[in-house]
Amino acid sequence: MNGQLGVHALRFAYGRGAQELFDGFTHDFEPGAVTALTGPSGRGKSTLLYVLGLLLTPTSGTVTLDGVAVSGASDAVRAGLRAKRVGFVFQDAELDPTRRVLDSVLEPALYAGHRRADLLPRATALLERFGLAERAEHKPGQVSGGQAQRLALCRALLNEPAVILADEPTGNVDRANAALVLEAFTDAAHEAGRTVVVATHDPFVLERVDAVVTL
Ligand SMILES: Nc1ncnc2c1ncn2[C@@H]1O[C@H](COP(=O)(O)OP(=O)(O)OP(=O)(O)O)[C@@H](O)[C@H]1O
Repeated sequence: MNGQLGVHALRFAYGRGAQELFDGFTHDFEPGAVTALTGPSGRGKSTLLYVLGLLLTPTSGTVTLDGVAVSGASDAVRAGLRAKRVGFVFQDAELDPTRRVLDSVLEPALYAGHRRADLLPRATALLERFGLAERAEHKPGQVSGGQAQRLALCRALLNEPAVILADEPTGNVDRANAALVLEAFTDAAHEAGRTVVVATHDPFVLERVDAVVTL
């Protein structure tokens, strides 16, 4: 259950005739470490996060979770693994505009089967930690881009996933908040032993992570 995430001989194309990405990329992302994915725009950093998060299926090659090949599993099995084991911090996190910030934060963990009453104290503490406590009753349409990104982080952390996948998590936030976000990932990896993979161009992040993988 430790969240060791591997890719082996990975290739992916968005469709017939589309550019093939990854050229047989093989890597193990270790629990307890924050790994940055970097490289020129268009190499497939975001796509790799989707593949690692079992949202996209490799054209060839495998994704393993704790040594078990999971990329070829049924939709239902992959959906279950995503809900229980993976936390996504994505830029285009589709936040329901009709739902309050607090409910957005609770949603993935409720979906994964936790009880609202058990989650509330930690959800409130996370919103506080990331400066969103005053926004708890707002709708996502009423928060800034940086706040939405921190909201996505709270959503991911609440569920205590074995694996955290983040796409440019400091892209929209100022230095102070970038430090806060990075600290959250570092704690998740070093203290809770989670596997954290962050796609980023941000030198501030690249200089501070445990490992850097260049695509
Ligand atoms: N939904 C999609 N359908 C078809 N092609 C796509 C899709 N998403 C991305 N691509 C293409 O796949 C390639 C990899 O895109 P991706 O967004 O993963 O790169 P990236 O390294 O994350 O780039 P950036 O640093 O600009 O975010 C690009 O050529 C892109 O145009």
